[in-house]
Amino acid sequence: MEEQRLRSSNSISSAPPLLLHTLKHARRTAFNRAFAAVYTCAISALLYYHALKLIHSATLSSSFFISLSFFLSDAFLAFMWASRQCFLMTIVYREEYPENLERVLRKPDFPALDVFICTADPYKEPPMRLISTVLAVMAYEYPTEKISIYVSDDGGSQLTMFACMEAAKFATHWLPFCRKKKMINRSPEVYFASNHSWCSETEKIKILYESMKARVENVLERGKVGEEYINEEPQCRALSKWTDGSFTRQDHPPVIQILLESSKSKDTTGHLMPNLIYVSREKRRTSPHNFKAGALNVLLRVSATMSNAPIILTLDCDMYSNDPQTPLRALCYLSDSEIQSQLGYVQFPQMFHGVNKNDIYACEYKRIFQTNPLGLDGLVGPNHVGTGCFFNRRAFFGGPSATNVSPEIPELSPNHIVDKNIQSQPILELAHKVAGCDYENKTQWGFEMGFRYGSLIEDFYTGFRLTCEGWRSTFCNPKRPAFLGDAPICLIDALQQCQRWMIGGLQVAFCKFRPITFGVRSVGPLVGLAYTNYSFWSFWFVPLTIYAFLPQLALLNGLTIFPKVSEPWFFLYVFLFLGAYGQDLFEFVIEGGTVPKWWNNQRMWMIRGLSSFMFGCLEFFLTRLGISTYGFGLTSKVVDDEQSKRYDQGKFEFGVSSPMFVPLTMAAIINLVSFFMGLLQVIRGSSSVEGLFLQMFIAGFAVLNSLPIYEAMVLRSDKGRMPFKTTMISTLIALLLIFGAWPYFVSCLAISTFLALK
Ligand SMILES: O=c1ccn([C@@H]2O[C@H](COP(=O)(O)OP(=O)(O)O[C@H]3O[C@H](CO)[C@@H](O)[C@H](O)[C@H]3O)[C@@H](O)[C@H]2O)c(=O)[nH]1
Ligand SMILES: [Mn+2]
Repeated sequence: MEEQRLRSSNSISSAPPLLLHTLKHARRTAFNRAFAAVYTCAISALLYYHALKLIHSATLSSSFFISLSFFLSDAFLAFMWASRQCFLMTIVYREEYPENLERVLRKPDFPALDVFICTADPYKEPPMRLISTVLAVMAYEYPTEKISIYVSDDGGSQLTMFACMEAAKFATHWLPFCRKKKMINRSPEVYFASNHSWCSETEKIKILYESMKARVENVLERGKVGEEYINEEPQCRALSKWTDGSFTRQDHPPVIQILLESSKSKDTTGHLMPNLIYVSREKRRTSPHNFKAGALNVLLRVSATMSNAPIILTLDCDMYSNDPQTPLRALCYLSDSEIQSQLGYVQFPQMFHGVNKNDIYACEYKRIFQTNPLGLDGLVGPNHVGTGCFFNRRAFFGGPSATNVSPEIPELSPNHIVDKNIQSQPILELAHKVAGCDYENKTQWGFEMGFRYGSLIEDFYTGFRLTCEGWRSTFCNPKRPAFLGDAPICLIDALQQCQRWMIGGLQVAFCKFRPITFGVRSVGPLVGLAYTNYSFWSFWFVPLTIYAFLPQLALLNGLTIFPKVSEPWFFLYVFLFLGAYGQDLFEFVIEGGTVPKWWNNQRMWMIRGLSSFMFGCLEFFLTRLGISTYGFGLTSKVVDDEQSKRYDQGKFEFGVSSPMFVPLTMAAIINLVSFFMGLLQVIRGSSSVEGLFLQMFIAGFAVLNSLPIYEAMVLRSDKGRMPFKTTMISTLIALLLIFGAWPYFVSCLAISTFLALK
């Protein structure tokens, strides 16, 4: 089954053909396919069972509505299960051999590399984190003068620019230090926090680092750059663009500042440095800015005028490089002449540091970032995840075949060769022009060119469109994570991030290029359905809500709705449950997950179902009706000490009162009550275990999953406990539901939805 790819050498003709990368199919492929066939039969049987039930309850009674609800839920679950199989049919593992690279491509022939780093708010995304990311990339083991780093500051903040200036100065010491020590941790923040070797030189660098940190943090605290920190003329001129009053975050001219120039700037040992350019695009309240996709398109254009490197690495400000050899790994694919012409991007998995032992909020999203891409890689390549991705610049200008989309001016074309100095007047003028907020009007940017607009998950949508155009991608998943970023450490942040993704997914699901029709037509059913699966995620809220409330309310009313233990259909339910959960656990653990992490993962799926998925759907449809609008709520990367202590102990962080917590608290209460009432009925003998078993099992399972919620409601007194208000509201609505006061329930729901949206 092993397929190996040889690279034809084009630079050293006498050298033997050398291996740059290999590909191996997963051994469990046959098993996965066989299991899928068996499970499909079981699902068909279940749908048949539902159909029978529906036919038998011919009257429009409550049992008809209950049967219909389960039929619809299970049909949707079946669709999601089936489309998920697209990720499991063709799992492949790749390996690359960067040590062979230089034997087939001489160092001077390495392509230039443009790195895009996005940040948007110095108070939610600490500038020290940003510059650590910047410095780690500057210190890549790659010809330094070929690297250009563009920092996009959507916060338009002089604090961020100041931090970048400090980073430029510190880099003159940091880069030679990294080279000399050959260390692997090149983010100074991480390096100094880890156990590093001690010597007088390290000591000196550490002092420099600490004093830079003190200056940056002081400026941040004061909210402006004090006079005492500006001692050079260029700095003064650059910072003077922030004129009092007229320069605000949402309203300001473009600011482009060259902080280091690779042809001139030298480090303390006389080596050339990379280009470092600060870019804050023009913002006007009247022009839409398209969030991160808009920022990246500005960087695509600004970089085209200055360096126009054929390869682009995109990073979020918190995603620091954890391995200086990463670009070489990406080059193993991007310089392979056999696949090069079609290769749109090389995606690295998104991974995180500081996630607690059992990842209580399942923020690693192991399936999205680590396992599913392995399956897509065996088809056309992984989806794009926004960060840690090396792009072929040409991919942003139409498909890989000859029919390229050309930008409106030739200077932006990927074939354009920059022949002027980046500090020269014409280049700077053009760069400012293409960073203007009205520049994109009447152009193809965001539609046929660059990062695509129209979804809050611009990464997913852009990757999807590129794939449909014919671009292929590869998944590069080295043992040592290439990039590590911050994951949210409090529940509300995790849920809000997920809600944004859900809205983004629906925007893709219902756009002109929807995966289920356009995708299936362009790249075939497997890939089309895989993307559909992602874009439909939020609809999971329907079956999850039904299973969280209906069997329990039925139980409270003494109704039996599932097959009895003695009926053969009962075993179908058992098989379906154990099969789905078993397969899920197996896939999770075989890719390096642990059982407690998996447990938390399935718990968070239910929690998100009743919060992020539900509210995401609601917001999406309300916006469609013109009642609400979306924003890109940034995920905070700042941590409060107490919060982080609780997080490390594995305690759920509620703390703030939010409507998102209401449905899940209600579910926790109702499941608990119904489980005990069921137990009581059985003990009293008024109902048999036989009939209620499945309902009690579901309630019991939900109770087990809700333990942290009960704890947060009644046992805890710290700041992360469930707010009293949320507990009260949830209990009230739960009681209304339990006592069957439907009209009150509906009106309460309407009122709380209204309040939630205000
Ligand atoms: O108007 C904006 C909003 C965000 N960002 C940047 O976008 C990045 C991602 O924002 P974050 O708050 O960290 O969102 P996450 O949900 O953690 O990000 C994931 O989801 C995003 C799509 O929603 C992708 O863009 C990211 O790459 C992916 O890591 C950050 O660097 C921001 O600075 C901007 O540049 N401009
Ligand atoms: Mn992030």
